[in-house]
Amino acid sequence: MSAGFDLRGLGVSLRGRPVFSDVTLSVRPGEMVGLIGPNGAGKTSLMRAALGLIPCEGESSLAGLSPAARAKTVAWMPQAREIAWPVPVERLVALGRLPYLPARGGLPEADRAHVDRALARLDLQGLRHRASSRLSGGEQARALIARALAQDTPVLMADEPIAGLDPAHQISAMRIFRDLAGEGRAVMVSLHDLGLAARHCTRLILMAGGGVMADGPPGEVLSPGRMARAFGVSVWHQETEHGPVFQPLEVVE
Ligand SMILES: Nc1ncnc2c1ncn2[C@@H]1O[C@H](COP(=O)(O)OP(=O)(O)OP(=O)(O)O)[C@@H](O)[C@H]1O
Repeated sequence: MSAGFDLRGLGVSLRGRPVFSDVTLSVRPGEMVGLIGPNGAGKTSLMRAALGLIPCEGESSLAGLSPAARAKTVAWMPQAREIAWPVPVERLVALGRLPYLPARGGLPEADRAHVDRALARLDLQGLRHRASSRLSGGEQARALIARALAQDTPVLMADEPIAGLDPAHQISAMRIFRDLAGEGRAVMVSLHDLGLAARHCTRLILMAGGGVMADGPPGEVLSPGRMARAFGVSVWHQETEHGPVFQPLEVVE
């Protein structure tokens, strides 16, 4: 598996307005990175720029890859996830194998095994023949995570992948992302749930004020002063026998 990805001096302006500038960071295999920050801080823009999907200043090791190489290097789950076509769930998940398939013919046995594993991991076997457009919002989100897993890439980037999932599926999805990192992949997910970020990420990158405000272990990044400056909230944070518990409390002036 390749070695994560690197961003150097990355900056994005949209319609002439700078969103963020001068972001330099590397994400290594084994890291489960939570990208956090208030609405509009530039989390989506950072990931899209890193992938080469929008114009930007600076360099990204992913953006320079050919489309074919990039599809085998990074699985991308965008925030918008309406599934308009009524394809069966298993076919939607099988689309994750597209970068590996010959131009003609069906799905080879080995690729089918990837699809079956992804369906099982996301608890979707019972829905595999259902039309994807007839899933609930949370089920669609799980099907799209399964598609990204089937792609079996060394890097995974996901924009708010657990938004709209129920608590059990949020926790399972975070565990899956963490396990994928544990297998040696580089994982970056944007999140608004700071409690889940604190519990499941090995590293947090906090975007605010036009750049990266903090980057490090969750316990350091989620300091009360920084949470007040970045999000305008007071917080409660405790290391417990169940792991870190982090809860935003009140809006502060
Ligand atoms: N197509 C666009 N044209 C102009 N401005 C845009 C465009 N897309 C996003 N923006 C602006 O860029 C800024 C960053 O947006 P971005 O979606 O990257 O933030 P975010 O941190 O992902 O936000 P959220 O948490 O709300 O999803 C925002 O101020 C947004 O209004």
